[in-house]
Amino acid sequence: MEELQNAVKDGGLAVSNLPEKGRCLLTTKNFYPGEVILRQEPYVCVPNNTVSRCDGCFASESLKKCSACQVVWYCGSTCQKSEWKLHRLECIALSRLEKEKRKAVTPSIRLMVRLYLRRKLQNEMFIPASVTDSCNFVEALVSHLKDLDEKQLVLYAQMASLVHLILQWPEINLKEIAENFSKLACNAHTISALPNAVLIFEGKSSVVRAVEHIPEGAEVSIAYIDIAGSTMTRQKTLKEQYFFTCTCPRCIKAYNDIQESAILEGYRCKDDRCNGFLLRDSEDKGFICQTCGLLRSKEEVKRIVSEITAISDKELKYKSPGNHEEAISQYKMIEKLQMELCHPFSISLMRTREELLKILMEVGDWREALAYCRLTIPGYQRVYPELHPLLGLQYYTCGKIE
Ligand SMILES: C[S@@+](CC[C@H](N)C(=O)[O-])C[C@H]1O[C@@H](n2cnc3c(N)ncnc32)[C@H](O)[C@@H]1O
Repeated sequence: MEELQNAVKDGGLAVSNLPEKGRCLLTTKNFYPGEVILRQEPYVCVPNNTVSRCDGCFASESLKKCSACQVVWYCGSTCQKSEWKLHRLECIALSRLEKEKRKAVTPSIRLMVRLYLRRKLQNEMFIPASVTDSCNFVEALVSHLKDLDEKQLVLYAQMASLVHLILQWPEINLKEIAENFSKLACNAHTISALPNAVLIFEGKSSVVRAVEHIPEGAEVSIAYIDIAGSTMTRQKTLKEQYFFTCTCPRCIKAYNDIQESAILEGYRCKDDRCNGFLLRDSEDKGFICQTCGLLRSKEEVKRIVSEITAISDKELKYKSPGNHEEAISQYKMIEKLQMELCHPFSISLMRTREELLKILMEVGDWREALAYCRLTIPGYQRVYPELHPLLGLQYYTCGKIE
């Protein structure tokens, strides 16, 4: 704790330990919107496997596979050399695996293998360690191991066995590896945020930036999950992945959230000129518009929901080339049904339009892509704070397509 305290002191921060939350950061100076609060290089990192990427710089072009392990990609000799100290040991370990087993080496498994290898190299002084570049920080993270259900424990135990199989270190502690996987899950963040700061990634560094003025003495707070969703949805995700009940002002503002939930996750009024939100009626016949009083029957809602499910259940295979047209037409059918069913600010409708935007950009249909990008903006403006990077990114996408 003292090491951590010293590491952040000069940056205008202090570590505090609150009984109900655990460790958190307090400011000892003012921070202003956009200002960097914290910047941290990764202890270890690996690209995810949705697209092949260079292990050194995460570029996705002009890649060559490591000829020995056939798992890791590089964009050239500069990155290969910069990663060599760590990859040398990883390469030997991966090359020992049978070809079939190598396919099971997911990014999480690789990350854990690299964590142990880096710790070993630092312990043996092959690579330097410093206060902020040390495995001690990983050891201090919360793991919530005791809160995991059996299914999750079994999964982490299996993943730990694979790490053991790769490393083949007799002294390795399987329980510690499983606990590290749990740490990975409940200390991981996406680009998302509410109250006053966001965690974003700039290259390999993680950077926390202020999205509003944070006065001296305030707690720096980032959201762990995507904040587009009702309180119920957000609370459920936080409980399942991070094992706590959030008590931030937005989460405890219950009344307004009934309205907000009905807008973000509920249905639209039968009268398509009316923008009212719907609540379940007391006789359970359906949903009543809170603006004009029209009833939408349960049966009608059910019918449209099942039509949407039927289309979504047909696997949307747009990722393989040649299937784009089919995927576009399927998503358009879903969009049409969602426009009939959901409130205009519905998150599901916004997500469908994002999918369409993605595919239309892939096929280079810029005109339609722009139309869909523009349609997502009002939803983004509603769910993200004014200075949120995801809102900025969506404006940027619109501008770039234009
Ligand atoms: C990424 S860690 C945050 C750092 C952690 N507090 C520590 O001491 O290392 C996430 C965990 O912190 C705790 N936590 C974070 N924010 C909280 C909050 N607003 N209320 C209660 N617990 C919280 C939960 O146990 C959660 O799983």
